[in-house]
Amino acid sequence: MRGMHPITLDRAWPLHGGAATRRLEAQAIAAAGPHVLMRRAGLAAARLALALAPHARQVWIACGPGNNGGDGLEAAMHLQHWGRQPCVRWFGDEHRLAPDAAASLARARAAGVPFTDAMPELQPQDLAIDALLGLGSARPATGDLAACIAALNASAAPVLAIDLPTGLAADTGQANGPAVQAQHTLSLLTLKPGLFTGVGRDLAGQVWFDALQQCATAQADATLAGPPPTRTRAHASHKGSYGDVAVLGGAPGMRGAAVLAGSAALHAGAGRVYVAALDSGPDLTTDAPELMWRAPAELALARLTVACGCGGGPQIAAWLPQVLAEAAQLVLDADALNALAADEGLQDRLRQRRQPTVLTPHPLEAARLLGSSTAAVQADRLAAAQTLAERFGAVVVLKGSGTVVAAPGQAPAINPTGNARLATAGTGDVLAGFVASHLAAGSSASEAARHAVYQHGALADAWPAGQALTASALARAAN
Ligand SMILES: NC(=O)C1=CN([C@@H]2O[C@H](COP(=O)(O)OP(=O)(O)OC[C@H]3O[C@@H](n4cnc5c(N)ncnc54)[C@H](O)[C@@H]3O)[C@@H](O)[C@H]2O)[C@@H](O)CC1
Ligand SMILES: Nc1ncnc2c1ncn2[C@@H]1O[C@H](COP(=O)(O)OP(=O)(O)O)[C@@H](O)[C@H]1O
Ligand SMILES: [K+]
Repeated sequence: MRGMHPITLDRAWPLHGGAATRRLEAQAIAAAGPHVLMRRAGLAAARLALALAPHARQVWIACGPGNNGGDGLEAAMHLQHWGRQPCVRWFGDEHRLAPDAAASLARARAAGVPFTDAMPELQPQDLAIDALLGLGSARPATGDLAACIAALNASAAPVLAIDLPTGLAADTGQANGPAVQAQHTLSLLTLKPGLFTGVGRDLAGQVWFDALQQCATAQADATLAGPPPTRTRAHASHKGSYGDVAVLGGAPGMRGAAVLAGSAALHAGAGRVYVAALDSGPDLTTDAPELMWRAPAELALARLTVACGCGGGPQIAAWLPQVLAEAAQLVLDADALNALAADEGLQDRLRQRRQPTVLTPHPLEAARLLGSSTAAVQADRLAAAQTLAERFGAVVVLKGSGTVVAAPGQAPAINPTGNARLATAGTGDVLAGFVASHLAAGSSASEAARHAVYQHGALADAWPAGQALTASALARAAN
């Protein structure tokens, strides 16, 4: 792919972590010669800067001590040539500069780019460029560097980060210290997974990509998921064509969770939906009379796609041996995951299952399953999801910003849709219902998970601004 592109949601994108990017960089430099990539990188950044801030009076460029700083110096040189007013804050040491960055420093100086330690007073139409650290960010920034990050974040002008927002880990989407919060990020050579999960989406803003005229030959470490294919219904189909879903959950005080999952499965297209509540009280009156209420023992598990755990409470544990053994297809959520985490015997039964199975933990549930902490899960969401998938031989959906879908033996996918409006009670139950409906309609476990997660997030992204996003409305909005 040539040229620069905004990352759009209409297709899938391959993602490469730091190690794969370094290998590609070495191959590209061996083929193209020294300094060629940095020149391309700087030119791409300068072009994007002009496009983003066509009326900028000033462009302030914060350049770090390595090659990321070299990219910024190249960009400054172009902007100076084009009659703009770049101004560089440079953190390097001339005696310890890598050859490429040294060449760019010489070019920027020759072009007459001004260097200063003071940050100019930027206006909203101006631009700040973060060329402090990229792939080589090795430890939390301190001192003047940390102060510069704070100044970028406080700037009235938008910030364009080159390659990565400084402080964001390319592989994991975590920031262990001060980090730049950019409005735009131009990812170079490859797209890095960390831009799209964890705190990546908050720090990177709109992501742009320039492959610097290289084809990524290395196998991708992960994929940014694309949209599900449009589902058309054959005229000669009937409700049996779209599968039967049963929701097993809804312990006393939590029946709403089972109704949400059932309503979501129904609205997402399942042919028939049963709700089997663990609370033996009267059927909950809902605005979905299509839901068929059953006692849990009445469910013919071997013929059903079962969404298990939604509001299940501790009572769900007693049902898990049978569900794990018999359910034709299975989504395990919430209390079912907590019960699994607490019982190694159940974990063995999960490993023994041969039927399609999807686990949908949020980070705390994933931590319980892994015997670790939420912080450890969030520190490397891709690895946590992949570990769970391999350990249990199931598809795993690790929820949160940049939901990760992992399957045994496959590179994980990061979901690009969704936003913090989903941070409201019950949206996880809705997701479990969506996954179950995709499974019931015949998708494989990993397709069902990827497509349901994309759909769930896309609904939130399209949600009207003045309208409350509640879980029940989200379930009804499925199509
Ligand atoms: N070599 C090339 O031709 C190309 C390099 N590229 C750019 O080069 C970047 C990678 O360059 P580098 O490997 O030099 O890495 P960086 O420029 O990201 O940073 C490395 C330097 O920063 C220092 N450093 C790391 N963490 C620090 C901290 N917290 N406080 C203070 N100093 C710290 C390191 O000691 C080292 O000197 C990419 O992200 C990309 O922007 C791309 O333009 C592609 C082409
Ligand atoms: N900040 C966010 N950005 C994107 N998605 C989010 C965010 N917060 C929550 N979500 C999504 O909302 C859903 C919440 O699920 P969960 O935590 O299980 O909630 P509940 O148990 O209340 O249903 C998940 O799909 C999660 O990915
Ligand atoms: K940067």
